[in-house]
Amino acid sequence: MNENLTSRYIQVQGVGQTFKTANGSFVALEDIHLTVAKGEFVALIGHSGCGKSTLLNLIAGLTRPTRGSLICANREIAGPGPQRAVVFQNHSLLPWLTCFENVHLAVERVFGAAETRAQLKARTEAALDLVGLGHAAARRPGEISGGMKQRVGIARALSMQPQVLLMDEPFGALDALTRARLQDELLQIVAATRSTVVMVTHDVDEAVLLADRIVMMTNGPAATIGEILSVGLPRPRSRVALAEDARYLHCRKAVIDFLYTRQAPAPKLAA
Ligand SMILES: Nc1ncnc2c1ncn2[C@@H]1O[C@H](COP(=O)(O)OP(=O)(O)OP(=O)(O)O)[C@@H](O)[C@H]1O
Repeated sequence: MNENLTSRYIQVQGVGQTFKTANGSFVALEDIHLTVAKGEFVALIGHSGCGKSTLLNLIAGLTRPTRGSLICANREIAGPGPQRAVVFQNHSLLPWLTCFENVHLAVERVFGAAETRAQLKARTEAALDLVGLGHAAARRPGEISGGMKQRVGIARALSMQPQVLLMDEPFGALDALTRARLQDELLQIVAATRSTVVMVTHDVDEAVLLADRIVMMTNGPAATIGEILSVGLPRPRSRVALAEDARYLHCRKAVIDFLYTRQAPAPKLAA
């Protein structure tokens, strides 16, 4: 792969997104420029409603920009595809299928035409093993915990062997301990698979722990990238060791300053 393709794997060039609403046009994003290298982990952070999901959906190809262009691996992003798998906050599993079947569905869609049934089964099992859920393959979503459901969602995304993993607050609905455990698992999985990841989060500690760079977005309307912080902490990262690491605390403070001083959320109106 040539140098340009590696360092400029995802390119968001002058992207804007305007929505038509009952009250007229709403400019959600304006003039977004972002380049993500292959194998890089980028976190998108910003206040609620600033446009993080809108940007992620554009990279996923689920929506098209009103202005500008998005490129992945030298090709324009013209729609969703298995190269860019998405993990949503609410896992979006099919409740009537087992964990195995939920993952297998994705595997079949991507590799079904080229591989044998045994190969598809092996891929599905490998993905569930990767997230530590081999033992729960026969259970349905209603029979497992929220953290396990989220892991099935991650297994389903990884089973497609995507070039890019797009995650929209994947741990947002989980309790703090489960969330920490899944963050640690994700660190290991990403190190093993060398995935390129773009993750939306509200959580400053999550962003600093996981990301190579933190993209901080200004408040909307017409949100844009306010600042990009290079985290620069060596990997593998351990949350326990980082808790007292001066570089970690420095990054954390930089993001908090941005969010609560320079992009302070609008004060709530009195009822
Ligand atoms: N389809 C749509 N039509 C109209 N407005 C939309 C649409 N999608 C998003 N918006 C608006 O665009 C803005 C950005 O929304 P988006 O969901 O991307 O924000 P976010 O930063 O992901 O928020 P949160 O952190 O709360 O999930 C919001 O003001 C939202 O109301």
